[in-house]
Amino acid sequence: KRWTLSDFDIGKPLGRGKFGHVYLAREKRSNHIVALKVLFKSQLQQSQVEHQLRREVEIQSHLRHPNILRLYGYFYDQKRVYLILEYAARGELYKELQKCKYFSERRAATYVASLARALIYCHGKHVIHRDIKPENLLIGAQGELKIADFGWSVHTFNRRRTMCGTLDYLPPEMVESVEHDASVDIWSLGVLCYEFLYGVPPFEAREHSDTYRRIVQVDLKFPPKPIVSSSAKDLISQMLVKASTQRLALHKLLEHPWIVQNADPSGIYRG
Ligand SMILES: O=C(Cc1cc(-c2ccc3c(-c4nc5ccccc5[nH]4)n[nH]c3c2)n[nH]1)Nc1cccc(F)c1
Repeated sequence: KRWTLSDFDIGKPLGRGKFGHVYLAREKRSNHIVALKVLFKSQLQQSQVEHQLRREVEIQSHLRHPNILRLYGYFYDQKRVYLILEYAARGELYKELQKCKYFSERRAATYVASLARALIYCHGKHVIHRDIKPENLLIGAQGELKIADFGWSVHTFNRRRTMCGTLDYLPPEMVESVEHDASVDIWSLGVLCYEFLYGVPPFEAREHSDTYRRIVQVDLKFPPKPIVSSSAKDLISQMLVKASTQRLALHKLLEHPWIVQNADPSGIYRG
């Protein structure tokens, strides 16, 4: 099936990025609502990301998981490339986190467990580093989390302070730029869990050089407020381990008491 722009009614902009915009759109025949991402070939060529885009499209179009945003297809015209992406009805997770300041332990555990399941699925297909910082997470109609993996490119509306080139989520081996494996995702998930519970990432600092140092030294501190259970701190401490082989394995994470006692098995936070 060759898609063209005339197959869609275009709606409001959903996000804006370096390589183009994302619009709400409806496929005319099926009335199916999607997110249509428009990338400008000129900018892709300038930044030599065509090969990366092809790889991303290849990866994303084969991933099928409730917590990974679907790529339904793509098409192009003279000047643009269009990605037909799943529409996440409740929008961007980081806006929700900014609004609530931090999440309850049940909400955080539910999100962390569903991300762990998505990462187990990805690693099973030899796909790693899904770039799981809050900016890359969307919320579906039932409240479920979706990894949207903007990885290589875009930022959506009103960037977060640590948005551009954030180091916060990188594990030591990536900051020290040695080769990385699937265990980088466990580190990033630990950083994300900490930020869900405290509202800030664990190694945040004013200067990149300070964040860098705090990461490589694993300078992990738990503030007195908000009050967080020792079980949650225990899980985070088992994920933010410098030696990548010593990090808690994702399937072990799903058996951790804090996850078992707090995560909703459906991966849906019902409040
Ligand atoms: O570019 C992205 C990731 C991506 C997803 C999105 C994106 C942005 C926003 C939304 C939304 C959405 N729903 C909203 C509801 C309320 C407010 C805002 C919303 N945004 N749904 N789906 C989206 C998808 N932008 N960029 N993936 C990608 C890139 C290259 C190749 C490839 F195969 C995939």
